[in-house]
Amino acid sequence: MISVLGSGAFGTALAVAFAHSGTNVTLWARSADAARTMMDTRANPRLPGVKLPKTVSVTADFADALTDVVLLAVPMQKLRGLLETHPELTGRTLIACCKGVELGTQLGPVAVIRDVLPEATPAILTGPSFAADIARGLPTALTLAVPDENTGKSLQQRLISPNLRIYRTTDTVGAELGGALKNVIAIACGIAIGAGLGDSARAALMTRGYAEMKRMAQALGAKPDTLSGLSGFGDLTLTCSSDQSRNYSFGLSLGRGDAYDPTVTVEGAATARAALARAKAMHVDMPITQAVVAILDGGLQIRDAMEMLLARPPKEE
Ligand SMILES: NC(=O)C1=CN([C@@H]2O[C@H](COP(=O)(O)OP(=O)(O)OC[C@H]3O[C@@H](n4cnc5c(N)ncnc54)[C@H](O)[C@@H]3O)[C@@H](O)[C@H]2O)C=CC1
Ligand SMILES: O=C(CO)COP(=O)(O)O
Repeated sequence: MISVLGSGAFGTALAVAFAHSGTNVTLWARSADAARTMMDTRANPRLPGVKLPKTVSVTADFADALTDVVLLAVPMQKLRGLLETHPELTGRTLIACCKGVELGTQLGPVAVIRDVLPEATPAILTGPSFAADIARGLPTALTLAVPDENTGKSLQQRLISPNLRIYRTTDTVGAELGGALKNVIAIACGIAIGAGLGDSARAALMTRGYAEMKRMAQALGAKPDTLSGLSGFGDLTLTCSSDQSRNYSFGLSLGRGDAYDPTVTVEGAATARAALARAKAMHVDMPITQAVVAILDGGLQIRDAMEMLLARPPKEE
């Protein structure tokens, strides 16, 4: 039995994948109406065409939803609030499924769990995976980062399912930074394509974006190999090149000068600001993240941002 808190696209997709491997799943929705509708229709409008297996039970009753292993599938900026309002989560294994850096504290999801519930066992599940792909049973590989190796091994066994291959690491810092920072670079790539700057510009942004992701991760003590794995390079590749990505699509709209639905979860916008604040405090150079923040804040035009990046002093790669 596994609990998933947050019945959005990703939480529901994970619930479906675990259920298909024979696990009973309780999916918690914060709205009683949403839980009832999902139970009645066996569907979630965020995942069109996906049927909930019988072994997924949706509830808005928090106490009913809890098991020893709990996946947290809410947006990054909502994670702390969820943990603070539910102290009964303490003592359990809490696996963050969100990708981002918290505004205000500049902490990633594992650090936020430690901060609010120090008695819990924190972990993070991250990597290249669109909810729609997971829910349809398409092959996907993820990284599970757990500080204690033996706990990681047993969780890995528990979560692995036929189409969901799960790799393991103890480097939670690298895993959470890879997943968080790639969204910022995906916004930059979307902006470049939307503004008509071309595929070569996108390749340059992905590569130099990857360099700044690694710089930041290293400064925070991550293992360089983690960033070259699924949570960093893998997810960067997926998110910067697919219209399925909300971060990339948000960037596309910015680049084209179109409006974007503000209710859609776009983790990279807040994360760009939080990561830049942390980078400045640590004297880490993150020019692409800086340009994204300046564009989001309205202080920089897109062409000027590209010119600014191109006019940086020549350096060794
Ligand atoms: N959708 C995707 O393909 C993937 C999403 N993720 C990550 O999963 C996280 C969640 O994203 P999605 O499920 O896609 O977003 P979503 O927008 O589809 O769903 C978010 C869910 O969180 C719930 N929620 C919001 N605030 C809450 C609160 N205070 N307490 C409880 N529940 C709350 C909402 O009601 C909604 O059900 C994000 O960090 C995202 O980066 C990771 C991999 C893939
Ligand atoms: O994290 C994701 C894919 O790995 C989902 O990306 P978006 O949040 O940009 O849709």
